[in-house]
Parts: sequence; C-alpha cells; structure tokens
Amino acid sequence: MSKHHRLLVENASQVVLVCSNGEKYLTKDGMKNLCVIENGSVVIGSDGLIKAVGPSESIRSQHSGATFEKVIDATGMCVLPGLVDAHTHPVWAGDRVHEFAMKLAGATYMDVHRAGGGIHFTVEHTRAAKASDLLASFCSRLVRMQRAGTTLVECKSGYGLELQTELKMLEVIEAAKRTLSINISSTYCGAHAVPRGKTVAEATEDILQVQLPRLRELMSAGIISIDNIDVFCEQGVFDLDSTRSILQAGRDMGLNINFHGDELHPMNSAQLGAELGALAISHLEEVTDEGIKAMARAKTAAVLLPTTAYILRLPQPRARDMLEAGVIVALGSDFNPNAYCCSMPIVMHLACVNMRMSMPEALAAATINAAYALGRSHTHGSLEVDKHGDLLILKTARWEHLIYQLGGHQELVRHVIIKGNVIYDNDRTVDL
Ligand SMILES: N=CN[C@@H](CCC(=O)O)C(=O)O
Ligand SMILES: [Zn+2]
Repeated sequence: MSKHHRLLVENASQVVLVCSNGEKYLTKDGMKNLCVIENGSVVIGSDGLIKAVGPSESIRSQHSGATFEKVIDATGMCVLPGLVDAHTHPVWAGDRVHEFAMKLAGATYMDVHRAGGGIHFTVEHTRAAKASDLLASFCSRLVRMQRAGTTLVECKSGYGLELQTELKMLEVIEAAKRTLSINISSTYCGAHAVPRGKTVAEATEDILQVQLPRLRELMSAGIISIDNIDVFCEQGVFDLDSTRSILQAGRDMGLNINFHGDELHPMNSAQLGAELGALAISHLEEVTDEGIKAMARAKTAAVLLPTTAYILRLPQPRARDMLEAGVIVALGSDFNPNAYCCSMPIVMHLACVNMRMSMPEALAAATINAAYALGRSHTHGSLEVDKHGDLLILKTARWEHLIYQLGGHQELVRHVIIKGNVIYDNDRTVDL
C-alpha cells in the first residue's frame, strides 16, 4: 500500500487496544481480559484516525510502500489509548486550600458548604473573575491533565448558578476547545448548588425558564455546543423532583443526562437516572442494591470518583458490587477545588487499592467505559481502526506500571498523541 500517513508507532513491547470488536463499553469479564498485542505497531492517517494496529511484522509488510510524516520507534515501550476523564469541574477562580485544612481538622463537606464555603466560595470568586483569567487557569489545568495522559475530558460549568456566569464558563470551555488539542465534552451544571438567597423551587424555575432557554438559543445559533446536563441531586441541594424536571428539560434539548447522585445520602438518584435514560451518574457512594440493578438494566454508566471518597473520607463506592451486577463502571478525577487531582493514573491507582478494582478493570473504566459515559465510545476509548489516533507511549515494557507506580506518570509518560500529533514529548530518562 503506497500511501502517506501522519504517524507510525512501531515495535512497541505492548499495544493495549483495550477492546477490538467495536464494543461500546465493557462489563464483567470483558473488563478483566483486555486486548493486548505483544510487539505491536499503530498507523495513524493524515485525517488523525487509526488506519491499522497489529503485530509489528504484519503492519510492516502491509505498509512497505507507505510514507509517514513521523515514525516513533517504541522498542521497550508500550502504547495505550489516551485516557478519558469522565468527570471534572476545571473552570474556576479561587483555590480552597484553607478548606482542605478545615476538613483535615474534622469538618465534613456539608459543614463547609453550609458555612458558606465549598461551592459557594468558588461561585463568589468565579462570578468576579474575568473570562480571560478563567481561560488561562483552565488551559493550564488541561495541559497538566494531558501530561498525565488524558486525551478526552468532561468539563462542567456550575460555579455561576446564574445565567451570566454559567454562560461565561461555557464560553471559556468553547474557547479552550479552539486553543488546545485535548478533546472536551462540555456539561451544563447550573444546578450544582442552590444559589444564596434562593429556594430550591426558585433556583429550579430560573434554570427552566431563564438559563436553559437561552442556552438552547445559543446552541441553535451554533455559538455554543453543550453535550451533557448535570444536577447535584443531594439532600440540602436539589431534591429528586427538581432534579427530574431539570434533567428532563435538558434531555428535551438533546443533551445527554449525566449527573451527580447518591453521593452523601441514598437519594434513589440511580433509579431516577435509569428511568430517564441517563447516560451516566457520578459518585454513587450511597447507591442502594435497587439502584445498582436499575443502572445495570438501563446501561447507565457509573462514573466512580476515587479522589472524592479519599479526600472527604467517605465510604468507598461499591465498585465490586456494581461490577458483579454488570454495571458499566467508568472513572473520573472529579478535578475541582475540593479534589485537586489532574491525574487519571493516580485515580486508577486509588480505584484499585481503595475500591478493589483490578488493573485491567481500572484501565477499561478510564478508557472505553469513560468514553461511553460521554457518548464518545464510537470514536474514543480504544485503539481500533477508524477511531481517533489518541494514545500514550510509556517508557516501560508493561502497561501496568502506569497504575502501579503511584504518581510515577510524570516520568513514565514519554509521548501523548492526539489525532496522530505529538502534543507532549517527555524525553527525560527514567530509571525504573
Ligand atoms: N459534589 C458536588 N460537586 C463536586 C464538588 C464541587 C466542589 O466542591 O466545588 C464533586 O463532584 O465532588
Ligand atoms: Zn462533581
């Protein structure tokens, strides 16, 4: 085949495809046995899509007449799909390091929230911030995520709680899409908290009558693109009825339902999400057995967030029960001013140690299943022909080192590649 391609990555010790039969998600045994090619190569075409992946010898013979813009010799290294972070709150001003100290001293998340801190503190600072400052800090956070291997990330609004600031955040997310190569799934989360001075009913009314109609107009005009709708369904925040009406209104606008549920109290959020056809529900530390069954039946992904339970010293989400019930388990960093973690490799490590997932299960949850939670698993989340050429090259012959070496990704990640373009090249040598 004499053709010109963007990139050839050849002779990798391992190429972890994750799956190879067009699966849109993995469950149960499918998550335990990932597809791995020993001594493999990957070809990415000029359109940024994967053209071939397989054993090095057969790729070499199939492409004997082809030319490549770039060739990477991955001898002694391994190749994985770019990681997918299915839950982040990365657009904000004002850090909350002082609250971390309060929490270490024993305050709970809701103690801080009720005292006017937490989300309210961030809302105050984000409302006051200039869009250009929000964009600059957001982009530097995205760059940190990219360096840790994330190539597709969900990004929420939700620190405005009124139209003007929610829009400012969504526009900042749009601007970042134009600035950086990382793939972004954008989420409207105007129901992240009840704004000060409003009741739940008033906040819900404002979202339904003011915020969503304006977003619909801007979406129709092609000025903004939003993928998902989110609500923080929790005692003292949005109850089940208000959550239902907001999610339904978002769904009617064509948004995917992807919301916070059953985090601090069992709210029957999982059952609600399953009934509404939610693509994903996050947190689920307090999900019930009925909720787990409902999510498995509805194919609603559970986005588990190991950093939240770790930082807030909450009970761990019941990952094993969900996996055994056949729920589509995905992972997210939950990056936000409460859980300041940009690293999916650390998230996978915590999922393995604290939630008792195996390393293959954690990788499936941070690739194909996280892509499913964002409605992107037809294009992302595995190394298969016609999917985006988004991948990581690690300076180690076995992929499990990415999870095993806690915080070691800074040395281990050699290249991060998006659509066949090298967006991060870390040539520091590493002593394993
Ligand atoms: N639980 C609600 N939202 C975030 C926290 C946001 C914040 O504290 O600023 C979460 O997913 O953990
Ligand atoms: Zn969240």
